[in-house]
Amino acid sequence: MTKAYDLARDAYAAWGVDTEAALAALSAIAISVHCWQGDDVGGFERKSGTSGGGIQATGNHPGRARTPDELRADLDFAFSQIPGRHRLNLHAFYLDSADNPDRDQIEYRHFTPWVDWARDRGLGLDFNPTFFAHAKADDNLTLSHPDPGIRDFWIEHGRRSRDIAARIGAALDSPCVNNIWVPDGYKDTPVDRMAARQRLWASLDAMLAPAHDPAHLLDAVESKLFGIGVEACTVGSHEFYMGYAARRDIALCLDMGHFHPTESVADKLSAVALSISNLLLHVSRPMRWDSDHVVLLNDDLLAMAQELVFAGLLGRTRIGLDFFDATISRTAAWVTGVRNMQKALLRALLLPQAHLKTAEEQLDFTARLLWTEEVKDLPHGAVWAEFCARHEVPAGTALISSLNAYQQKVAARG
Ligand SMILES: C[C@H](O)[C@H](O)[C@@H](O)C(=O)CO
Ligand SMILES: [Mn+2]
Repeated sequence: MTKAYDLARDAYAAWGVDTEAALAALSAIAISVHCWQGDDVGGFERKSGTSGGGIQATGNHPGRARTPDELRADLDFAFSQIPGRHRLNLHAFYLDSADNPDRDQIEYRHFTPWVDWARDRGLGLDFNPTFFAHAKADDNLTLSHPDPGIRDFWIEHGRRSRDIAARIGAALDSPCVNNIWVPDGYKDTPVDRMAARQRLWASLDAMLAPAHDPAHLLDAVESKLFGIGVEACTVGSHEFYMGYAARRDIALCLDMGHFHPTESVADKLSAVALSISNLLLHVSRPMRWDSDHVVLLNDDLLAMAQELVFAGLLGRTRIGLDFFDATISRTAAWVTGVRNMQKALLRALLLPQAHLKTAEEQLDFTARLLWTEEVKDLPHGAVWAEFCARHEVPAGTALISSLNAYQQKVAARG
């Protein structure tokens, strides 16, 4: 224990905050780290083409992972720089197999190297069907396509993905989130939104029909406001999935980049949590649009963490990340993003919650304001440094040197 932490612990104690309790709570929070930051959302199917679906990684920084082995090596490094034990969020098109099955042919065996890798490291795995980067998604319509043959293809992909996710959850003895995001939408104004939404609803019902053990699988659906090429209408809008998740009692995924830029996603948590049992977050940083920048320790992230803690939602919210920046070191992007999420959670856990809530209940908004502002001066950095030291990961300039050294090692990749 450092002298700086000793002083910080006393400073927080004077405000009625127990830093040891905050550190213990933070240790228990697993972040689901998205595999797709490591290779610019390329995946490992043997085909060429871009991701499509209205999402785009831009940049050409050296060091992109080209194979599952390279991606796992990068993840091993990234996890070694992140305090605590976390999860990996895998997309279906990151299969690791000598076979090259089409999406409607994927099986659990195509993913077992990932499961073995995760088991060896004590990591959990989450999963996502991949409804983009495929010829049958070129119309930007998949589960809501008017052609029943195309819908059936994607329903089969979705069913297989759920089956794979459930087997992953069983193998690792940890419920695997299977998050469904489809890019479906229209570039220009459609004339029959209802028909498209009815088709999506029916396809989801067909996909979700097979029952799985909730101890192994947690189904989630992710809404979106708009994407590139689907500016006029997104079939799976927020209202659509909010209703669907509530009706079917499955998890709702809120992606911080999937709303109007002036909306606060933090504000939505408590509202949504009253009718939805389980939440999934895609923590991201939109800039003008769903640009998926690396998350910063900014007001949006601090507000999100505070809502999770103050609304008591940590127990029923899975925290995942969703960004992909190809202009910087991909491993540094992961490490910075996860650590920022953790720092935001720590800052929230270090707030004098009971005191602030009492002030608000008593309509003492002056006290609420003063306490909120004054505690910003407390030495949260020393508590974070202690957390890193206890988990034996570097911080500060040592972290920067370590990230640079790894980036230099992978820069020579073609
Ligand atoms: C690759 C992910 O599935 C994707 O980013 C999705 O979650 C999303 O947010 C699309 O905009
Ligand atoms: Mn997302």
